Amino acid sequence: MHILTADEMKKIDDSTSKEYGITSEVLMEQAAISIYNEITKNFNKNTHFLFVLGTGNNGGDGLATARLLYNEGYKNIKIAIIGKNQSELFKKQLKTIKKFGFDNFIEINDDFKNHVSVADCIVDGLIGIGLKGELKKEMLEIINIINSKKRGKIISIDIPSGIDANTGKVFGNAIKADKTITFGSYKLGHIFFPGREYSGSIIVAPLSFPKKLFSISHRELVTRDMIKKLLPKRPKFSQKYDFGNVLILAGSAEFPGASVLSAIGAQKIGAGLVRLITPCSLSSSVLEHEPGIIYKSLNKDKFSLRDIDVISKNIKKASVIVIGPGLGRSNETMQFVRGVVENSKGPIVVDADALYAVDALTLRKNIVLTPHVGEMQRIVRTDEIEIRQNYEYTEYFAKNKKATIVFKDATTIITNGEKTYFNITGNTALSKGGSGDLLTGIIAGLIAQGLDVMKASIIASYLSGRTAEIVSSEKSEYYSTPLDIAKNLYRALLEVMND
Ligand SMILES: NC(=O)C1=CN([C@@H]2O[C@H](COP(=O)(O)OP(=O)(O)OC[C@H]3O[C@@H](n4cnc5c(N)ncnc54)[C@H](O)[C@@H]3O)[C@@H](O)[C@H]2O)[C@@H](O)CC1
Ligand SMILES: [K+]
Repeated sequence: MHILTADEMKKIDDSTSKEYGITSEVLMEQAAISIYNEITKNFNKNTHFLFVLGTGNNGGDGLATARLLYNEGYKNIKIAIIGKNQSELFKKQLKTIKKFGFDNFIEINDDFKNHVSVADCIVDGLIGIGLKGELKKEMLEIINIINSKKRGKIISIDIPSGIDANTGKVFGNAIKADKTITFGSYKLGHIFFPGREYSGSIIVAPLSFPKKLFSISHRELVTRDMIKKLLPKRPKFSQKYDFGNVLILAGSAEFPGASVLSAIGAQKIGAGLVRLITPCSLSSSVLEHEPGIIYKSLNKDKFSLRDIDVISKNIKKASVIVIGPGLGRSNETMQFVRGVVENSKGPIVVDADALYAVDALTLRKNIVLTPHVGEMQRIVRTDEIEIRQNYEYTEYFAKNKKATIVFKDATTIITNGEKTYFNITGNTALSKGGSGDLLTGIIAGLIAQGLDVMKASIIASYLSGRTAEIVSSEKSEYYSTPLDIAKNLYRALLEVMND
C-alpha cells in the first residue's frame, strides 16, 4: 500500500474528480459511509455521540456521517462546530443535515466539558490533512478537554486533529484517538511517531480512487502480502550452492556475541553456506548455537588491513558479505573495512562499527547500510528529532551516496533514494543489543538466495519485527531476546507462507 503526503492525497482527489468524474461530493459521501459502517459495527442506537467538527472538508465528512446515523435512528447525537471559514462542501453538508431535520448543535461554552464527559463516542472531524502550522489556541483547548476524557471512545476522521499528515509531528497538541478511519491510503503521519501512536488502530477505507493514481507516491508500507510475493523460491531440485554463500566478517575480543547472531540470522533464513570469520576465537559459542556455521578465527584481537590477503579467497567466493557487528572501531579495523569494500564488487551489508568508516567508503547501490538512530544521526550529521521525523534526510542521503539504507527505528525506513518502504512490525523486544546484528544476518541470508538488496532488506525487517511480536505475545517484550527471535523466525515465516 502506498503512503501519501497530504499534497499527493489532494492531487489524487483532484484527478479522481476531474479526470474520472467521481466528484468530491461522492467521495465525501463514501467517506461518511465507511465511517458510519465502522461506528455501527461497534455502537448501538442508545450510544451518546458527540461530533466535534471544524469547518473544512474533514468537518464535512463528520456532518455527513452524523446525518447517516441520525437517518438510521441514532437519536443521541450532538454536534459542536468550531471555526468560521466554511468550505463549500461543509456548507452543503450543513444544509443537508438540517434538511434531514437534525438540529442538535451545541455551543463551545462552559457546558462543553460536560458534553464531552457524557459522550460514549466522540467523533473528531476538527482538522484532517488540511492542517496548517501550529494549532490555534481555541483548538488546543478543545483538544485538551477531549483528551482528558475518562470514559468512552474517540474516533478520528482521516487523521487525529493536530497531527501533521506529512511527518506525524504533533502541532501543539493532537487528539489521542482509539481508532482512525482514513481514506484511500495511509498518510505518512499515520506511520511515523508520535502520529502513529495518536492514531490508535487505523482503518483504510478505499473509496473510489482509481488505484493507478497512487503510483504518484514512491513510498510504500511493507505488508504481509508484499512479503509473500517477495520471499525467494526454494526449488526442489537444488543444493546448498543454489542458496548462496554468506561471508560474515565480524566480532572482536571485546564483542564476540554480535557475530554469532548475524551468522545464525543468515542461516535461519535459508542461506546455503554461512562462513563466519572473526579475529578472535569463539568456536564453542558458535558451535553450541549452530554447528552448521563454517567458522574460522584469525587468532588475534581485531582485524587489520593485512588480513584482507588471508581472506581474499573467501571474499571472491562470497555471494554477499556482512561486515561490522562487534568489530570495534580502531583505525586498523576501519582500514580493514575499507579494504574489504574496495576488494569486492558484490553486495555488502555494512553494519554497526563498520558504519564508522562510511565517510571513507565509496558506496554503491548494492551496499546496504543498516544504521540505528544514533548511527544515522552521525552519518547525516543532524539531531535525533530531525532524523527520526524526516524520512527525506534518509532518502536524500541514499540517493546522494547511491547506497541502500535500512534506518532501523520504531518505523524502519528502507530506501535507495528512488523507492522507499516503511516497516512497522516489531516492538520494544527489538530495542536490545543484538537485534540489529540478527537483522543484518537475515538481510545477508536473503541476498545470498538471489534477492536484490532492497527486497532482502524489506523481508528481513518485516520478519524480524513480526517474530518479535509473536515471541513477545508469549514471553513479553521485556523478556524476549535476539536469540529468542532468531530461534522463532520460522513462526513469522510460516505465517507468511501459509497466509
Ligand atoms: N482528499 C480527499 O480525497 C478527500 C478528503 N476528504 C476530507 O477532506 C479533508 C481535507 O479537507 P480540507 O482540505 O478542507 O482541510 P481540513 O478540513 O483537513 O482542514 C481545514 C480546516 O482546518 C482548519 N485549520 C487548519 N490548520 C489549523 C490550525 N493550525 N489551527 C486551527 N485550525 C486549523 C482550517 O481553518 C479549516 O477549517 C480530509 O482530511 C478528509 O477528511 C474526504 O471528504 C474524502 C475525500
Ligand atoms: K480529524
